[in-house]
Amino acid sequence: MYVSNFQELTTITSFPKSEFTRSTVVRTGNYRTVADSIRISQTAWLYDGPGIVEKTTHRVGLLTGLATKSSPTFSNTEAYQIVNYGIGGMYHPHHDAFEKPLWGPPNKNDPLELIGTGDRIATWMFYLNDVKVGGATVFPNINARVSVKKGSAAFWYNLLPSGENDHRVLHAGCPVVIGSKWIGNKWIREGGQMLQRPCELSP
Ligand SMILES: O=C(O)CCC(=O)C(=O)O
Ligand SMILES: [Fe+2]
Repeated sequence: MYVSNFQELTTITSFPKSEFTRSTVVRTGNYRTVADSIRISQTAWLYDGPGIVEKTTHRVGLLTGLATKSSPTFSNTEAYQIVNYGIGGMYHPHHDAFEKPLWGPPNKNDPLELIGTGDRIATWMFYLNDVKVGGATVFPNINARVSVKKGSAAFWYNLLPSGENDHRVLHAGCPVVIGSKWIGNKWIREGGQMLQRPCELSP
């Protein structure tokens, strides 16, 4: 799904520089997050709170039909991950889902706080600015490409209805050639979607 005219969050490219740190990736196996040359960018987190951010998340819920509400004890989505790529910044082909079973044994030290919230069932990705050259998002397994356009968004499911990883949505952020690129990722978790998108035995 491609959505345009979604300007609300585009103002947040003025986020304080001090909040950004080098982006990390999640290591399958121990689920620790580490810096890696497959992802060159800076990251900051924007938490849902009253006002524009919460309204935007509500709208994401209306458009996707998925539960996006957060409460102090349970969250259907992660905070917005604001990502900034400079020239040459990119993200190699990867999956957003962790491939971690939803109903695994409890682990209070789980660094990804997956217990109760599940895997990343879907990705909502805002394009917060225009990039002069480069920076498209590509899906090599399905020959799809989404070009960057300020105020637009891309949405896709990472998991099949069975809960398994959907390998069709392998994707990458192409290198920025001229300019810089700002995106806002909203990862929607699997746990609260049992009525919105019930799981099925077959994919
Ligand atoms: O920058 C992009 O176009 C893709 C970003 C992405 O896939 C991610 O942050 O997980
Ligand atoms: Fe991704």
